[in-house]
Amino acid sequence: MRTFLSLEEALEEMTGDLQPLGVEVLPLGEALGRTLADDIRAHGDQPPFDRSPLDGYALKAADTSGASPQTPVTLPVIETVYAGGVPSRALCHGEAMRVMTGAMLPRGCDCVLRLEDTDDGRETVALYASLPSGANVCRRGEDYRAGTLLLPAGTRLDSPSIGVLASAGVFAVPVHRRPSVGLLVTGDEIVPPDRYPLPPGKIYDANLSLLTARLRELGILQVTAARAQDSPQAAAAQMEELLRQCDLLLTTGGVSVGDRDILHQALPLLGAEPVFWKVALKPGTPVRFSRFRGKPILSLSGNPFAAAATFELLARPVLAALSGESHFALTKTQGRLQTPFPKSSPVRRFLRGRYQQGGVILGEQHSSGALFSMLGCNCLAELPAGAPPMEPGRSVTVWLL
Ligand SMILES: Nc1nc2c(c(=O)[nH]1)N[C@H]1C(S)=C(S)[C@@H](COP(=O)(O)OP(=O)(O)OC[C@H]3O[C@@H](n4cnc5c(N)ncnc54)[C@H](O)[C@@H]3O)O[C@H]1N2
Ligand code: MOO
Repeated sequence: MRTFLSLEEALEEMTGDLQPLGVEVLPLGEALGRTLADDIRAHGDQPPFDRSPLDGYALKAADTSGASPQTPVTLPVIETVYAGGVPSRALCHGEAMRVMTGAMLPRGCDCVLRLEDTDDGRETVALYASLPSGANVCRRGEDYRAGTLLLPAGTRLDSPSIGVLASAGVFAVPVHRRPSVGLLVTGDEIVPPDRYPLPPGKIYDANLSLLTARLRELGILQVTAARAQDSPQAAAAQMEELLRQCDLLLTTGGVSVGDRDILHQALPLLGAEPVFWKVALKPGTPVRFSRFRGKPILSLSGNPFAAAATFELLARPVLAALSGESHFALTKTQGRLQTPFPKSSPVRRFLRGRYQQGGVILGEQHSSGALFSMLGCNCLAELPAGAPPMEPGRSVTVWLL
């Protein structure tokens, strides 16, 4: 098994030969946030017919010539067309058709006079204004034409995209499949947050809730989570069960060098293929990676901040590779520290921080077991291996969460 890989080597090992899970067709109502696997073109024109943008009268512009409040033009009204209705015939010279907003316009009309500029008559109508040809007509296809590329493959569907697709009568879309994730948090010391009082020696399990929530936040909704005691046999059985239904298995805890660091026994019991153990980064150094029948198993350190940080750095690229959706991987930028970091960094280090307007304010506590100071953080600030203590003003690589 390889050990002490760089982050980049670890990513290559994990994702190098990972195939995307493919495509599924989802009803539009379930597709928010998902990524289109194909171009979507309009089947028809939008709007599908010339329509009125106003409540008023469909007319021929020539018939309105000279109309004003002082010199109204009076025309016979041949019918009223409501939104959803169809005019019974074309409009002829010297005629008016009463139309409501959204109604189909009759052939032969080339303008619509708003109701307020008329006497709103039903048999005949007095027009108080004249209009040029084309005034107040909403043309068929003026939003988009049949064949228009509405959304290219690779688009993440937000609410306007969902609206545009619905407007085009698209009710199901091909999207990249998202991996389902199994999560096993391990440790004899952890108890669920609803256990009261907290027994001596125990702590509340933060990892299950944190990672499940983070996956949901990223749009991974199929998450099955469980807790395991420090028994290699029990953990192996639980992993096997989770692997039946997931595409990626995450575990936390039990990967260091202690007597009860049981993943080192549980993974061989499961029959998982060992790939690497330990990545040259802090926090979360003892992370371990295995495969079971081709499925990735990423075993993160139990320390909550280490689990959270290595989830971002290592699990997200795996999610990107499995889904074929690049947004799962983190984006990087440069930022200037606004607060100091008083220690030197023998290994490449990732610090929690808040990035805004080019500056990074580091969290107040950096221990990998401390979670509270992660509140409000939106990035990991990277210090390279061998970095001295950092003064404010130093430029660092920032991984945006
Ligand atoms: N002799 C050595 N000891 C340790 C080393 C080492 O190199 N030599 N590495 C340290 C580092 S670095 C880390 S990181 C941890 C990793 O330990 P494990 O991944 O085996 O995790 P655990 O021992 O199970 O837990 C570590 C810590 O986190 C707490 N924890 C675990 N699970 C949860 C949870 N779900 N919610 C909240 N807190 C959790 C656990 O109680 C421990 O305090 O090893 C060091 N040791
Ligand atoms: O690698 Mo550990 O998370 O630093 O304590």
